Amino acid sequence: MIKVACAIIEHEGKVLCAQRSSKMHLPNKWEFPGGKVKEETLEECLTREIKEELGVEIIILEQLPSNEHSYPETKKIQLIPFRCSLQTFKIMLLEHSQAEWFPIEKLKSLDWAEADIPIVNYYIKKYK
Ligand SMILES: Nc1nc2c([nH]c(=O)n2[C@@H]2O[C@H](COP(=O)(O)OP(=O)(O)OP(=O)(O)O)[C@@H](O)[C@H]2O)c(=O)[nH]1
Repeated sequence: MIKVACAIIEHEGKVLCAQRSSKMHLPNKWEFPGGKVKEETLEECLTREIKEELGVEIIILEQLPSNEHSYPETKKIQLIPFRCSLQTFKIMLLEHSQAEWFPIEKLKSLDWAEADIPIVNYYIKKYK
């Protein structure tokens, strides 16, 4: 199983969501920024991926329950979310087509990658 760490980045009651580009796997789907865990801890992976994808430093606050999901034609993933805040605020779009801040009540209306749906539902229930 492939472990993927992702960041639910919060700021002033909103959450940073990122849209995958049309050239990525799961084109145009919304996700939480992050990526596959290499030879490193989950926290090291998340810090590295967020720097690579958005050019910012995060503060990791809390790990939330993970979700296992199989997409057709790829290995099963375990998506492991962390609530985070930002340490630096100059967001750059280095991989995604867009990144936007959404209030929690708007999260449900986005077209999420399938593996994210239980995580989004858990987050809304717990933090709205
Ligand atoms: N980062 C991230 N990946 C997700 C989420 N939901 C989800 O299904 N995924 C999937 O998890 C995998 C993460 O791989 P990635 O492509 O973002 O990470 P990476 O940069 O390490 O991979 P690469 O080097 O193979 O391109 C992808 O298959 C992606 O579609 C999510 O919320 N965040």
